[in-house]
Amino acid sequence: MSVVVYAPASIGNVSVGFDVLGAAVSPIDGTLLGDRVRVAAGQTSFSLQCVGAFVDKLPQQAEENIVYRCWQVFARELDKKGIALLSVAVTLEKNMPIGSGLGSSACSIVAALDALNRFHDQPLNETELLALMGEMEGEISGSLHYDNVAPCFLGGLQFMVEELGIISQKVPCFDDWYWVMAYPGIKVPTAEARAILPAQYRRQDVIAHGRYLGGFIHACHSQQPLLAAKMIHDVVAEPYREKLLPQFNQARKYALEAGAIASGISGSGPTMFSICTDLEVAQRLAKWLTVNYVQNDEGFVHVCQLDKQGAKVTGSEL
Ligand SMILES: Nc1ncnc2c1ncn2[C@@H]1O[C@H](COP(=O)(O)OP(=O)(O)O)[C@@H](O)[C@H]1O
Ligand SMILES: N[C@@H](CCOP(=O)(O)O)C(=O)O
Repeated sequence: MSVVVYAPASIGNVSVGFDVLGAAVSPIDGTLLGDRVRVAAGQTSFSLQCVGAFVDKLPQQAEENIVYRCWQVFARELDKKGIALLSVAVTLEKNMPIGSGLGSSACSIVAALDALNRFHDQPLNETELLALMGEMEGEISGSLHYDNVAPCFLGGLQFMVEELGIISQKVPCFDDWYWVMAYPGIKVPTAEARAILPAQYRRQDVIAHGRYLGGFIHACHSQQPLLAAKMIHDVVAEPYREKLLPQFNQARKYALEAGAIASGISGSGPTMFSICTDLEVAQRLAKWLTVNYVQNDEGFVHVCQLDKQGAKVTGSEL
């Protein structure tokens, strides 16, 4: 018996909700923009094999791969419940560039923990699993934030409520939005992009942040797409991070002039997202970004839609 789980790319923050809002996305052409993890019965308690386009960018030692830590914390939780841990042979298909702003580590974490849980007949419930995913993301980035793992696992646009035993809840979004995701091919480590943020903010920024985030969530619930798009402003991270992203300002200016209704940094960058309501505009913009924002042959641009499903089983073999 074996199981393969696919976990999609995600946009941390969606500009307007630093650490509390995230969206899962998948390319409209069917490309798998996410990692896959296969868990099968093993000869030893744990073994890890890595394959995929970005396998060379992973740490050399299996013990430094976040998938190994996922197995350790999963074992810890089973031990607490008095449930036997099975021997597993794990394969990670690393399709996501690291330090890209596309939630690459979240993809590995979510696919690994979901696959381990399914292989053991789901001993952990959704909230227990999501809490572990957040713990793993916190180890990598230096502080706990769920805005990648929650949408990656649960799908759609997710808001981190973190109250009443609930970690995250889905926010209604707009089905006709195309999300143009442009990854230039350079690396921005999340931990470093967090370290440059100020420890304190001015009152006017706090007020603006409240208005934008509250306005965005209100516009989503009342289904006012243009108002929602107007609220997509980042006063918390973007002013400090844009210097890490060559050509970001110029590319965003172009995107808005070309017809995108909003644009911003995906996660901690360097990926840029742009929202379009017209597929032709999205495709034209994607072409321009491929020539003008992508910096090397590791970069790419995809026209995406919200991935409403999140993590999913794709079969038993990779
Ligand atoms: N399976 C994995 N996938 C991605 N990164 C991993 C994995 N295992 C360990 N890492 C390490 O975690 C860090 C992830 O960096 P980060 O900037 O948070 O990436 P991202 O923002 O793309 O998730 C890197 O230092 C990387 O070497
Ligand atoms: N809220 C986080 C999101 C980081 O996303 P990543 O894809 O860059 O890991 C932040 O902005 O630091």
